[in-house]
Amino acid sequence: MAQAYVMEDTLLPMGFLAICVVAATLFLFKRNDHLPLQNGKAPMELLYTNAKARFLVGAADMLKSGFGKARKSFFLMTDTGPRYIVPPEYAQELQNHRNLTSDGIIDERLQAHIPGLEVFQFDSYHGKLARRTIRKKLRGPPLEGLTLTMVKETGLTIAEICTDNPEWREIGVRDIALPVLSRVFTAAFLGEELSRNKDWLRKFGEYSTAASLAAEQLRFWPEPLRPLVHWVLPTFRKLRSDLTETCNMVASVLQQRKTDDRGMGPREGYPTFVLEDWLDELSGGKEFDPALIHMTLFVVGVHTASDMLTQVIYDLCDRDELVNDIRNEITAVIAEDGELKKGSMDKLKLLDSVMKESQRLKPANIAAMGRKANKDFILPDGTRIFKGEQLLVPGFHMWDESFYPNPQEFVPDRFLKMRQSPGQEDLHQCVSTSANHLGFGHGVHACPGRFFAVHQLKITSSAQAWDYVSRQHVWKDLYSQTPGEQSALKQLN
Ligand code: HEM
Repeated sequence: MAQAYVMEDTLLPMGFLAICVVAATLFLFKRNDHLPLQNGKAPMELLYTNAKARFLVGAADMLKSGFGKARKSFFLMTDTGPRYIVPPEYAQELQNHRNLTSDGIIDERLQAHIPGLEVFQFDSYHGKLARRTIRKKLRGPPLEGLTLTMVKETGLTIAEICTDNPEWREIGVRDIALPVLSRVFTAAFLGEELSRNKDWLRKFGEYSTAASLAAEQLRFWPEPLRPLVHWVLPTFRKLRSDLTETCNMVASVLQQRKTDDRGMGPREGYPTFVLEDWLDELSGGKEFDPALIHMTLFVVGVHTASDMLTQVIYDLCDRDELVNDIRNEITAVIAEDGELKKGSMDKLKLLDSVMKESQRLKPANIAAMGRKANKDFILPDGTRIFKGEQLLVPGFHMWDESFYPNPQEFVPDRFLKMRQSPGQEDLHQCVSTSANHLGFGHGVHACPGRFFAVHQLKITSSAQAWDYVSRQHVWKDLYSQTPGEQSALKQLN
């Protein structure tokens, strides 16, 4: 009898031990199946902090050299963690792959679980509602209907920033791009009351700039420490209070709007989107915080768009003839339509091509299509990707001779000409994505905000639009060196 008890007593721990051994073997087997990290820790380095920093500085070379002659996937420690780097020729096959998702990508990169960075929560109920709303509503007729609002606000903002001072002055391109887009975004969603509110613009500018920098700063801390360390970093204290303050400002406009004209449609003469109505419609009756979702859209959209606008302006600099051609294109469209309005933007085909070319040469990121496996699967080169692992596709095709002749050259009408080939009209617009142009990503998770961004950027980057309302401003001698250098727009009244 006593022996039987001993048997039972030993069976349990032994069984547990056996399970542990099997689990450990499976785990080890899984780790061993990883490709080796191409840029791991240097001798004496305990953490990956330096490897991540080295990636930030040398990403282009690491991505290029990693494929080797075999052009196979490889494994790299990026600033956001380990990623499989997949040959660009797989982009088409992976674009709608059923075992890949974008869930968790933005949240993880931008540390959305940390208080103060909730605006980056794209996987929460709020975030999914935001994604759905952008995808379904921020394109087509609602966008077209807001053209005049955006044109007016752009003109007024530029007139304000540049003033009518007749003296030559230098104005940093970014000093214009960010305020203009913040104002136009605000005007489009919340109306002039907030878009003209200097306190809002300052607070929003401070919060949105600090939020992505803070997320980047936190990524360099070891993961287990991150939920603790932010409580003692002063940046995060300010972020939390700025987010509360900006959300309160948005909420008060929404409350006022609810009392004033909710359900009555856009206000005469100065319409805005009605995001809160769209959210109501798509939320299926569940509760949500409309102010936070507005902030999410603003923070994600304004900075990406202002990067692109800055680059487009750099590319227009020193190209007087091109600026002239764009002006002529806009003048012709205004002559035809009476003003820039519904449908006018589609007719700006040279400007569309210039923007796409600018993005081709200098996209926001050197690699795109960040995806996570929701199931194990095997890449065409035989690399096994395990559930939960992430991959990236470098945008090398954008600078590849076989897809773009003279790939290093800025050819303003490159895409305009491509659109003129039979059957190609819709394939090379600035909003079209492809495996050879990853400026907005590609496939089912391509940027859903691109229709709004391109519409808005066409307005703000068009030389004529800069001049459209104020009329006194003549942009002359647009000049610049390479991005990153002290560059400026010179303005002559
Ligand atoms: C010029 C401006 C912009 C650029 C260059 C840009 C670029 C991108 C890129 C490269 C992606 C990843 C796509 C992929 O992985 O395939 C993305 C995703 C996304 N973008 Fe944009 N974007 C811009 C503007 C906007 C705006 C204005 C909004 C919102 C109003 C927005 C909302 C989003 C969202 C929600 C996603 C995640 C989509 C998903 O994972 O399903 N973007 N964007």
